[in-house]
Amino acid sequence: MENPAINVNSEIGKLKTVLLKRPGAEVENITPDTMENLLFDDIPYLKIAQEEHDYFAETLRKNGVETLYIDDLAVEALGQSSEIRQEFIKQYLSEHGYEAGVTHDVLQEYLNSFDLHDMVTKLYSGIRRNEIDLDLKNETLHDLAGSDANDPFLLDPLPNAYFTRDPQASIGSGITINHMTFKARQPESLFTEFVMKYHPRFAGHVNVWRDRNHSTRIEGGDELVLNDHVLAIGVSQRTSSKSIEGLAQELFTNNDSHFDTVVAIEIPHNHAMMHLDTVFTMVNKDQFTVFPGIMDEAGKMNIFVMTPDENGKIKMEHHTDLGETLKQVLHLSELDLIMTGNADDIVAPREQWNDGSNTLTIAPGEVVTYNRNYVSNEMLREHDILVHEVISSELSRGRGGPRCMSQPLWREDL
Ligand SMILES: NC(=O)NCCC[C@H](N)C(=O)O
Repeated sequence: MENPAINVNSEIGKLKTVLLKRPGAEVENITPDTMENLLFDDIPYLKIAQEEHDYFAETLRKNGVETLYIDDLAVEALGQSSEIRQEFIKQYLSEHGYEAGVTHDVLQEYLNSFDLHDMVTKLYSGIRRNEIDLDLKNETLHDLAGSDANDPFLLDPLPNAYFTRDPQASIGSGITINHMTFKARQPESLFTEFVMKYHPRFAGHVNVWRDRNHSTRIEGGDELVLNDHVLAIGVSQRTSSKSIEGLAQELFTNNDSHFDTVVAIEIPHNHAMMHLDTVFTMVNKDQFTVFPGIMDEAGKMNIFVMTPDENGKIKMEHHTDLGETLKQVLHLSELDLIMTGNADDIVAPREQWNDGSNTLTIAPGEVVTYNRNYVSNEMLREHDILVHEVISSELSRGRGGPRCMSQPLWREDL
């Protein structure tokens, strides 16, 4: 690939460009009734969440990182031609079950009544049934009165969009555009697809290793680039072993890929640790944060190391010791596993719940973390990591931290 627009060959190389989404009105469209389906445990106070997010973005910019916003990129991509905008609307509506018919037409017309920026903002925030001019569209009332008539939304809000790590994942000079697990998040990666396909900065400059038209699930919080040969991918609530095998197969055979090892790490399937990066992140060449709760009492877990065999098929080895496996695949003699919350029975799960293990590494040995996880932050400092703390009361209610809120697009090679 000539002039790639993405370059991510590690978790720790100096971060140069990152993709973000500032939380918007979508967060105010969470209610107690919809919270669980929308994957939230509480309703953040939007004004403060935005202030916190701006502080996070500013912290990155002060450290030399270019911040791009997915909604801005989407506006620019859809603005390339009116056909692209119509193609997007058609696809978006069809994925919500509106293939044709009165409701489809009303929504299409409504979306086209906005300028592009407002249309994109509206799609993230969701479209309420009562925003449509019902007098004018009398027939629609009946069309909409089906089994979902009690749902206040015709198009659901996307409050998880500020976790830009998950709908896609940068790997080397390419990306996976993810088929996400839950309906609440599936539309998010359609924005990525259109940005990668039509935005002048990305179109033709990105290898798509895996697109979103797969039936098996994968999310970026599970996809870690340990170095330019080795990936770690969580087998989790959000990522299936089938997707991992499919991605490994592609990376092992595609000439533009230099990856030859995929370490699949099984983690508990629950909401507190829905992705690998909520329990395990890389902070330096030989240093990782780990939540002790992912191992059994003997410190063991299920790990499968995938490599290509002579026939281009996948060879798999079963391991149970995380530290030893990492040393082997990364060719390290020593390894420093930094335990979240100092491995304390109460502190570790409390801080993990608020993403104490979810560090965003911006250079080797330099990270951004939530200030509320002060025990884990102290541990990092004791292990000579430079820690930039960001404010976190409201953002953390969505169960994601600095790594979840950022998708690196460019890191300096090590
Ligand atoms: N990489 C991550 O762990 N992202 C956090 C996603 C949180 C969001 N509420 C979700 O459940 O998908």
